[in-house]
Amino acid sequence: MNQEWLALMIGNSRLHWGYFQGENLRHTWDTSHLKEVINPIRLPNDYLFFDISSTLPLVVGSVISSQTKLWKNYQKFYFIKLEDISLNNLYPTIGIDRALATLGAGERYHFPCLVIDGGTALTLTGIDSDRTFIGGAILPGLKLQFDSLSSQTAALPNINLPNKLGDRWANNTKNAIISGILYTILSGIQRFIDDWLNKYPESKIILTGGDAENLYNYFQQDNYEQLSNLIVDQNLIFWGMRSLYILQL
Ligand SMILES: Nc1ncnc2c1ncn2[C@@H]1O[C@H](COP(=O)(O)OP(=O)(O)O)[C@@H](O)[C@H]1O
Ligand SMILES: CC(C)(COP(=O)(O)O)[C@@H](O)C(=O)NCCC(=O)O
Ligand SMILES: [K+]
Repeated sequence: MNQEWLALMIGNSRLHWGYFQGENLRHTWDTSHLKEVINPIRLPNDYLFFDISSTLPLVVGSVISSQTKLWKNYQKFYFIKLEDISLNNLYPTIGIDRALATLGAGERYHFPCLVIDGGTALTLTGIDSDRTFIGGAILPGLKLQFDSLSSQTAALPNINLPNKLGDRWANNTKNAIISGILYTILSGIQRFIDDWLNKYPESKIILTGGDAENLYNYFQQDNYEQLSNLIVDQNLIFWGMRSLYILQL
């Protein structure tokens, strides 16, 4: 079956798109949030298939209801709800992005798994070998931490995420902010990972989301001893959507 379909995850910072032919994920890209959806749909980018017609099946996961509503007149619209996700014990208000990403991670890499999503918020979500949700955590994402520090203070500048982790003991403002945020996040995540691996030694740890690559690089620069257990995969949510919809479209 080579039916074409589009996957859309509506995140808090932006939209994440995946173009599938059957079960093959052919292309992924990100765009800004949309202001409106009118036919034909011209997405704010310049790929060939950005003019989409509403007969192309669109599978949507969303954590922003106002963005979901824009699609109400789209013909082949499949909205993913928590009940669709075949994981046990998810609590009713858990984000669908977290549920989909852990489903996708388990399908792809096996359960148990721990997903660390470096998005607008940084989330950790753990699932055991019986596909049962064990628990997780939510904190402000990397960009949000930098942004909030500068927006709520008079003297602290806004800083882009650096490539280099830099020195822990900084001697200027910029590097002090970088050190404070990054070393604290890294230590915190490491404690979560170590604790998880104590309970589930055979678990995979998968980093995803806009900051996944940077986080992995910081861990590497920090000589993190569990580095070989970390996987970076930007497409977890799309693997989750694929496992739900491939037989139905
Ligand atoms: N163009 C971009 N817009 C927003 N965030 C970006 C962008 N490029 C990289 N990022 C990084 O990605 C993170 C947001 O992750 P993302 O997965 O896009 O968020 P969400 O799924 O919540 O929309 C931010 O912390 C930021 O550092
Ligand atoms: C925690 C989130 C804000 C993360 O969203 P993101 O940063 O990926 O856009 C989202 O998953 C959400 O709104 N969750 C609901 C609360 C919960 O998961 O417990
Ligand atoms: K996300």
